[in-house]
Amino acid sequence: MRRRTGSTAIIAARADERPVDTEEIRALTEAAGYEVRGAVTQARAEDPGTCFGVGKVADLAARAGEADADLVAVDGELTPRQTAAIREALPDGTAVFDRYRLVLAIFADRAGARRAQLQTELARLRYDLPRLKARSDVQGLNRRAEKGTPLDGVKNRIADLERKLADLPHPAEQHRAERREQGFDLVTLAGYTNAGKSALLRRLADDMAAEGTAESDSEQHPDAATVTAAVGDRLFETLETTTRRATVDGRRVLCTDTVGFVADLPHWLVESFSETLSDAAAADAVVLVADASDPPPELREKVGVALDVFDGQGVDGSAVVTALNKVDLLDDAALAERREAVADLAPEPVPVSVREGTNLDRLRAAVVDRLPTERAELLLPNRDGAMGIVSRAHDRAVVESVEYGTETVALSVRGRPAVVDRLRADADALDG
Ligand SMILES: Nc1nc2c(ncn2[C@@H]2O[C@H](COP(=O)(O)OP(=O)(O)OP(=O)(O)O)[C@@H](O)[C@H]2O)c(=O)[nH]1
Ligand SMILES: [Mg+2]
Repeated sequence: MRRRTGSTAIIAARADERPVDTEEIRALTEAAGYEVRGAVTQARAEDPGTCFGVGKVADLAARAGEADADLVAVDGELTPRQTAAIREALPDGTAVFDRYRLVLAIFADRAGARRAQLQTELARLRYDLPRLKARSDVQGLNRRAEKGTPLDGVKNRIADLERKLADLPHPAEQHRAERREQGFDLVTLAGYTNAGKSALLRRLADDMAAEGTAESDSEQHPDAATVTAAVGDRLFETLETTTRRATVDGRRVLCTDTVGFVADLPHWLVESFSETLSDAAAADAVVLVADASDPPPELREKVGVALDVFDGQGVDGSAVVTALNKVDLLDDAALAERREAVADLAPEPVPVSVREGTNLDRLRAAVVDRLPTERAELLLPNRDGAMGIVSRAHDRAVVESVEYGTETVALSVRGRPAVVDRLRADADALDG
C-alpha cells in the first residue's frame, strides 16, 4: 500500500470490560498503509447509535483533528447508523472504517490478478449493499430496487460480477486435474495470517532444489513464472494463491500457499475468498500452520476455527497436519503449554521453526503419511515398450527397485493410486 504512504490514522477500540486490546486493529491499520498516530479505547457497553457514546465520539473527533488523521479505524463491526454518526462528528476529510471495511481495503490494494480484483469488488459491494439499503430507507426511497436507483445499480453489478467470476477460466482448477494426471500430489498450506505459511512454502521448495532432484533444475514448472512466496511481517502478505513444486520423499508435490485467515472475519467475506479454501478441499494433505508464539488460548482458538473452516469445506480431518511454527521463540515449558492447549483439537501437532529449519523432516514425513499411496510389482516383457513404462514410473512415482532380466523387467513402484493403476494397465497392455 505504498500509495497510501504518508496517510495517518487514529484507531479506536471498545470492549465491555478492560483490557481493551488494540493490537490487531493496529496491525490491520498498518497493513492498510496507514501510520497510526493514536489510539482511543473505551471499556463499557456498546452504544447502539454511536458505538462509543456521544462524549467519546467527540474525543475521537478531537484526536483525529489534532493528528490530522485521514482515517479513524474502529475495531469490530459498525452498523450503518453508527458509521454515519461517527463520520458526522469527524473533521471533513477524515474517513471512518470498521474492521471489515479495513480488511476489504487491504484486499483491494493487494488484488493484482483479474480474479482477485473481481472477488474484491464483489466482497465490497456485498458489504455496501445493506448499508445502501439502510440509507435509501432513511431517505424514504422505495426499498425495492427501482430501475436506475443506486441500489439497483449495485445489485446488477453484483450479479454481473458473479457471472464474470463463474465464467473466468480457473487456472488452479484446470491445472489441478492435469497435475494429478501427471502424478503430482497436492498439498495446501493454510492458517491465520502471519503464521509463516509463505515462509514454509519457500523452505519446502528451496529444499527441493537443495536435494537436487532430476527434474528441479531444467524442466520449467508451468507456475514458475508467477511464483514468489512473499514473506513479510505484514498481515495479508499473500493475497493470491501461489503454487510451487517440491519433492517430498521422492514424490512430486505441488504445494499451494493460501490467503491467511484473520480473526473474526464475517462469513460472507471468507466466502468471497473461498478460492483459498477450495484449494484446501481439493488437496491430498493440508498443513495447518499455526503461530505457536501466540498465547495458548489464542492458539487454541485459531486452530479450532481453522479446523472448523476446513471441515465446512469438506476437508477430511485425517488429511490435516498441524504445524506449530515459531518454536524458536519458545522454551520447553512454553511449548508444552501450547501442545496442551491444542491437544484435543490436533492430536499430533508437529512443532517446527521454519526460520531455523527445525523439525521440517518430521513435518514432511507427516505430510507423506497423508498422501494416498499404492504399491505394485510389475513384471514386464523385456522389449522396447518396457523402457517407456520404467521411465514413466521414474517420472510420476517412486521406483523402489528395477531388475532387468533377459526375458523380463521386474519393477517395484509406489505412488498415487491413479498413477500406479495407469502403469499397471500399460504393463498389461504390453503383455497382451
Ligand atoms: N521467529 C520466527 N518467525 C517466523 C518463523 N516463520 C515465519 N516467521 C516470520 O513470521 C512472519 C510471517 O511469515 P509469512 O510466511 O509471511 O506468514 P504467512 O502465514 O504467509 O502470512 P500471510 O501471507 O499474511 O497469510 C514473517 O516475519 C516471518 O519471517 C519462525 O519459524 N520463527
Ligand atoms: Mg503468506
